[in-house]
Amino acid sequence: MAVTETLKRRVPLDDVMEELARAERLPPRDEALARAIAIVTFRRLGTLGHALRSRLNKPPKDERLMHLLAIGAAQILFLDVPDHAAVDSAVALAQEDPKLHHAGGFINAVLRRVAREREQILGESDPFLDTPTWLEERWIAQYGEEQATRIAEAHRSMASVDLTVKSDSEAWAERLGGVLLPTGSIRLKERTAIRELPGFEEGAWWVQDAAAALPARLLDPKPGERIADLCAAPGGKTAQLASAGAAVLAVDRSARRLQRLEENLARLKLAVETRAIDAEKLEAEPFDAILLDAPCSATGTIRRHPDVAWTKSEEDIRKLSALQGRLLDKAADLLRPGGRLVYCTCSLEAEEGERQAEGFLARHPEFQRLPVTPGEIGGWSEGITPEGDLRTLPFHLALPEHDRSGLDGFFVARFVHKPS
Ligand SMILES: C[S@@+](CC[C@H](N)C(=O)[O-])C[C@H]1O[C@@H](n2cnc3c(N)ncnc32)[C@H](O)[C@@H]1O
Repeated sequence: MAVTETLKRRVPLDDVMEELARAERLPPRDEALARAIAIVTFRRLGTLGHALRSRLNKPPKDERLMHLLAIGAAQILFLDVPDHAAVDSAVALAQEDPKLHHAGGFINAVLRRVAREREQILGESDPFLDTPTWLEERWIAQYGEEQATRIAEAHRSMASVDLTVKSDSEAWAERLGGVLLPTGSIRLKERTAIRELPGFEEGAWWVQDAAAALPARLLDPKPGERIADLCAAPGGKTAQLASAGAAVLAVDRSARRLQRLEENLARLKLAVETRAIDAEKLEAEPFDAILLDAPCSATGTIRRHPDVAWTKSEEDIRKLSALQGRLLDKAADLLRPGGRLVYCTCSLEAEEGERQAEGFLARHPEFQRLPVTPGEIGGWSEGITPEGDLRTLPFHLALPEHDRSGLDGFFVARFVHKPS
């Protein structure tokens, strides 16, 4: 079961789904349904657990049985699946498992009760129910109660699909029936098969969250500049740098992910040099500019990957922030005097954002901050901090169409090496 595997191994749901689809040779339709069920189960895991536990005299000790109930309840409460189909599929899954095959009657009774009490369960509206306590506490400490509540609320909705285009964004927005956001990305109005949209085959655009498109824009790449993208795969930001005409070296520790970058850039007809190596060990001539999109806890992407909330820990944040500091120091070494550095993470955690920027400037007096101005991002100022960094939050960029609002949580800081 993908939910149990993801939680047990603390790995991304996407990886588990990929393995499962391959092992069980799932047809694409079944895989898409299984993925949608797993995603909504993670998105509402707290609500589901609370609803189930409060309806059971003695919650079962076997966690797989609890997960089976959660998956069934998620379909009944949050997906367009008929109640009887959700109950039948949960009972059928239990019957395939030698340890659970006696539980059919129990599953049937619990899920039918969930279906009967749907309105009451959905009326329980505390958004923090779907946020693990350690994250709730962190966000309240960092952002205050009101903003933390809005973050948790935003995580209950699916993220929109945004595209970055090589050029002619207005014309493409019209052709694709999307909205041109102030920051320059196109937001699709409907969820659709991406590969069938006009422009996919010819490589005119790529999928990239509106916030994820900002760091490369803020690096302001110029034709012919030598730019290193130190944590590059799968290549959304590399594509922006290359399409601006820069000579890009795309570095990533993972050869498998770098291969995906190469495939993505081939579709976009963009050429870059690639190197599968730990960026800490990279030896190269000094660069004009560097983009460091460092590995992080990814808590800014919980709308897209709700499993992140339940698989990451304080320990991950501690380890990742140490790595981010080392990568920042390495980036400083690789820049020419006068060179620019953009550091970013898709994390909501200060240790991976604001604290990194402070620490970097304290360790490297030869650098100064190059503050972000609204004019560089289409006049959008909501995310700019008093220090001149960018801190986007999942509830920012509210649009009149509520279900199309929001963007990933990112931190972006820009530095320049003071010319000697
Ligand atoms: C946040 S993702 C990058 C996303 C990418 N910049 C994009 O826009 O598509 C972080 C990447 O860093 C890579 N990575 C992690 N540690 C690394 C290291 N020490 N050196 C180089 N790459 C590393 C991971 O393999 C992963 O692909």
